[in-house]
Amino acid sequence: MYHLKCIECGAEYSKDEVIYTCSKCDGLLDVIYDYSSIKIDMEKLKTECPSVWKYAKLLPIEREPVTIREGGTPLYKCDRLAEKIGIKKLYVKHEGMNPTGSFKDRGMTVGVTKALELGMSTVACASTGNTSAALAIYGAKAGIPVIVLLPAGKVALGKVAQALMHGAKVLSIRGNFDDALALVRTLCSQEKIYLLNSINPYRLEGQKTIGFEIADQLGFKVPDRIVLPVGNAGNITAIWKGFREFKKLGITDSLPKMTGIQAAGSCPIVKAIKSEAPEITPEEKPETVATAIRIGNPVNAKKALAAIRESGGTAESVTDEEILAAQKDLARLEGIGVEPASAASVAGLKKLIDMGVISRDETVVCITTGHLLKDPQTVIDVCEEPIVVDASIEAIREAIFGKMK
Ligand SMILES: Cc1ncc(COP(=O)(O)O)c(C=O)c1O
Ligand SMILES: N[C@@H](CCOP(=O)(O)O)C(=O)O
Repeated sequence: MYHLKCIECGAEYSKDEVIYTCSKCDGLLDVIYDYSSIKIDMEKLKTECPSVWKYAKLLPIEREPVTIREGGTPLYKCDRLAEKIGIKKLYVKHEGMNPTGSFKDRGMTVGVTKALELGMSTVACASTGNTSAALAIYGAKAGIPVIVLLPAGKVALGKVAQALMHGAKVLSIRGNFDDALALVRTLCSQEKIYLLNSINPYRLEGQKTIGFEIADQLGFKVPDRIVLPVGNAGNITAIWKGFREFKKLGITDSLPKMTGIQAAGSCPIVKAIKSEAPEITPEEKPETVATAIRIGNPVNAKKALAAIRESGGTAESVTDEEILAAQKDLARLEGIGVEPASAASVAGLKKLIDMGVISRDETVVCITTGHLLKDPQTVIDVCEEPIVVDASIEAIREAIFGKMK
């Protein structure tokens, strides 16, 4: 059994209500379970392959899920990258290997299933791209209409292509992501349309399975630290909840330090952590090459600040140059192709090690949130152009080995 609870005033709501924030104080909501009634079969847990629905007992769903087999993403041990960064044990959890190419699938399999369970027949979101791609695809699978609001000109090509091909109604807003989110929240409050941004606590329940899976893949051991990119700040709070739930149930016995990385041009959470402010100050004009995290007013900021502080973690910003360098390192040292936002995690880890904030002895898991092919234009912009040659062996040899004397 479970219900919703406001993180600010503690007001409680039934699981059958369509509600996103507290109707008394507008605080964020959490899904609260009766943990004493949840019985986990450890033998089964140890033998079944990881996937979102492997952890169904800890998910707020009672019907058949809308699923295209999300989760079960690889956790790579990255020795070459670790050596370059100067850390002993580094893993990368590559969420770009989900069916639509980002971690959002974990949230959407639960969120879209919840929409059906609540009798909602249209779904919507604002998006910097990945949320819209995932919603379009899970909406298509469920057979319900999808509406997505995107910041015009600031969404990577692959993500727009996914939303269009899978049949969403795509609206390009003359404004940024924060404007689009405010608008879609109004729309969903006025119409019978289910909102599936991360302000929806049920969507975050799906994303907490990243935490479950990391522990699972490490033999139910918890790493010292999780480093991940932060935009709207849902994922860091969801993963923290996952780790806390496994500990509460006695499946694991420790917790990781949650470490959030933002782009320097878009980093309200980093500023709040560094200045020890109780709340963020929203940024009016966020800007970064990592369009997925070009967000100035993260809706989950309160939960994210709590996750970072409670876990003893930290937050750091990285420049676009550092992000693009880390993207190349992941690609060329480890064969892991990620979009720019994802590489922020590795760029941030490197910076925090160089600063002496993270010890070289820690076991760290960096989360790479989206696949390289989501944003092909940035790749084309930063890589060497293909060499055009005549269709002759001489021209090919010359291009490879240089001019023969
Ligand atoms: C690829 C990618 N990485 C990171 C993020 C940040 O995640 P969150 O908004 O949950 O902080 C997003 C979306 O926001 C994303 O699409
Ligand atoms: N990067 C996100 C931004 C929206 O975040 P959400 O978690 O609230 O949906 C995206 O892909 O749109």
